[in-house]
Amino acid sequence: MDYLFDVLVIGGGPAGMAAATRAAELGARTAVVERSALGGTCVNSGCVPTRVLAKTARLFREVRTAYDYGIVVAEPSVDWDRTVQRVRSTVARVLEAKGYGPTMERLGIELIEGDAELTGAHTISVGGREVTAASIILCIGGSGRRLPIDGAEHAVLPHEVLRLESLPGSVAIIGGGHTGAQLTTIFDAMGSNVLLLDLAPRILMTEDEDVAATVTASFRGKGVQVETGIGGIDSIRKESDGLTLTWTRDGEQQSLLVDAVLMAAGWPANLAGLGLDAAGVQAARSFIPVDEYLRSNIPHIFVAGDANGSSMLVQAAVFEGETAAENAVLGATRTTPHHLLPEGGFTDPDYAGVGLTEAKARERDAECHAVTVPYAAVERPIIDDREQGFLKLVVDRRRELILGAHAVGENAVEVITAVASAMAAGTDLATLARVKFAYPTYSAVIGHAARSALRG
Ligand SMILES: Cc1cc2nc3c(=O)[nH]c(=O)nc-3n(C[C@H](O)[C@H](O)[C@H](O)COP(=O)(O)OP(=O)(O)OC[C@H]3O[C@@H](n4cnc5c(N)ncnc54)[C@H](O)[C@@H]3O)c2cc1C
Ligand SMILES: NC(=O)c1ccc[n+]([C@@H]2O[C@H](COP(=O)([O-])OP(=O)(O)OC[C@H]3O[C@@H](n4cnc5c(N)ncnc54)[C@H](O)[C@@H]3O)[C@@H](O)[C@H]2O)c1
Repeated sequence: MDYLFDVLVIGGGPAGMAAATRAAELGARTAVVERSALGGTCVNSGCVPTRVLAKTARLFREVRTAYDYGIVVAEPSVDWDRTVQRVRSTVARVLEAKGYGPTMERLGIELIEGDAELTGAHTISVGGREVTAASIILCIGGSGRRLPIDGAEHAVLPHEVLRLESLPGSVAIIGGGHTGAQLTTIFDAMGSNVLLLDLAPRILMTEDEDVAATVTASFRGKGVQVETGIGGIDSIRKESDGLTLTWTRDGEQQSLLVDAVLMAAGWPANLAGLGLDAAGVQAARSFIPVDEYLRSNIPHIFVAGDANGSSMLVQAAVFEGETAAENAVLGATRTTPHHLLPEGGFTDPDYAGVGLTEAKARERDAECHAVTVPYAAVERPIIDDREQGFLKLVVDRRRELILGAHAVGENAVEVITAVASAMAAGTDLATLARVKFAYPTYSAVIGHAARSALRG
């Protein structure tokens, strides 16, 4: 059959734009369908806005401590409209720097604006138009989950934070994953009273336990009420002066009146109205399973990025998008394993990790080693008054291989990305211990940790 396109990408976020670019570079006639804005969640409502708000939180902290350095400033307060304006202008600058328009023009990628619905295994309908393609790559991303509770409609989802009319004096955040933890720092720093609730026994369940414990202790030290291991969220009731949130803890109901409730309780794929049945694509409850070549159960329909549920990070989405495009155009032979995927969050303090956590490494071999170097033992954090935190290196029993690295503290994400580079290059522990780190830097903690792990 003669298809209109060789590759049709649904969704113009990080996965979709990477997929379309790679497919077109390989000579495929390529189109991207996007119903909202190119850049997807990441640029428009996720990573970029959150990172700008994290910087806002950081500035608050810096201004509050300015007098320690002899700088006299007034007590800071928030002009929320201006904060929102700043986020929006930064998003616009990032989009410009990404240059999607010129790239698409150069590579001849067609942009189809609208909501795509699969109407067959090779066909979609968008804005009344029928479009056919030999291969389809679903890069549809996900959205914040609204819990099925009474009054859930009163809660604000992560992508709606900028729609708040003013900074809430008090806020309850449901879910202490990456999103909830970052929102906690943002609102706490700007002066809101924050209650953070999670069903799980601790926040940041995917992070190393010591890292999560340090972030939790820091939150509590700032006055955030952190409640983990709760029984469930029961309801949200609108009052004349706010919202009453009710939850269960140890079998007893508790409630609190707050100005806003933020729900960061999961990120299911955007499956509603996608027409998966018409194409014969099988989905799990909140994502579309794929094989190692990123194929759904229909071999010419690939799924990349958040929607396949494997790793909801931009750095994964981009590699998956490119791999799916290569498999679609050249034949399904390429895989993109994620065992070396650095990730982290911009809380106060920041946290990050790569590779196996200490607990996971010990499950595989109880004789592996973990060394922890406190930031307080390194000059740069002392100079910057940022001694809180540590780097933990997890190495094999022979002290040769680096199995994982986990950090909490200033610049943790950059520190861990540096360790990830060493791991990706296959650097052994002895070589890492001999690397010369510039002085005075945060990454110098890597050298300390490597030498310490080598000594045992
Ligand atoms: C608050 C927040 C902060 C985050 N911070 C980070 C971070 O710091 N670092 C990090 O690595 N990750 C972060 N993430 C995760 C990151 O945003 C995602 O992993 C990433 O955006 C996934 O890319 P994607 O292309 O799979 O999906 P998305 O970016 O969600 O893009 C999907 C696109 O598909 C479009 N679409 C969906 N269905 C259809 C349809 N039927 N027809 C047409 N178009 C459709 C959508 O409009 C959207 O533009 C954050 C997420 C959130 C919510
Ligand atoms: N900095 C980053 O890299 C970053 C930032 C934000 C999001 N993300 C990605 O986006 C995805 C979504 O993140 P997220 O934090 O929104 O979701 P998540 O699924 O990672 O975390 C949701 C949290 O909500 C809790 N939860 C679920 N139901 C609950 C309930 N009924 N009551 C109380 N707590 C409940 C869960 O136990 C969990 O801790 C993640 O996979 C993450 O990788 C990454």
